[in-house]
Amino acid sequence: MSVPAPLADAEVDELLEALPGWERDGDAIRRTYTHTYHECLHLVMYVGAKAREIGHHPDIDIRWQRVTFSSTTHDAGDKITLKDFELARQIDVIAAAHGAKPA
Ligand SMILES: C[C@H](O)[C@H](O)[C@H]1CNC2=NC(N)=NC(=O)C2=N1
Repeated sequence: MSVPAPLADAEVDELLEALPGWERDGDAIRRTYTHTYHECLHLVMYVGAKAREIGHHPDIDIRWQRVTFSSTTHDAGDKITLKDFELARQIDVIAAAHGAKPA
């Protein structure tokens, strides 16, 4: 499996423009959703299945009625790559399908 190159800051900024709700957090991108606690757990399960499918896994912070997904590419030295944006887009699709709202 090829590892994409780390993105330049300007590239990250440009890609984030096209991904409302996601923000840069150091060498990761992250987004927080809100839903009932139970539905957040469902969302985590579906995102986990997608992560396994695409071979790219987010860090997940689960709290009452809030879940935060963040992604960096470990294979690229914990830098932001196109794989993180691919995962972010997939998370947005899953979150929308499950009625999760932007926090
Ligand atoms: C072999 C396996 O697919 C790789 O180690 C994947 C697993 N999931 C991953 N997830 C993330 N976030 N970064 C990676 O570099 C990564 N590598």
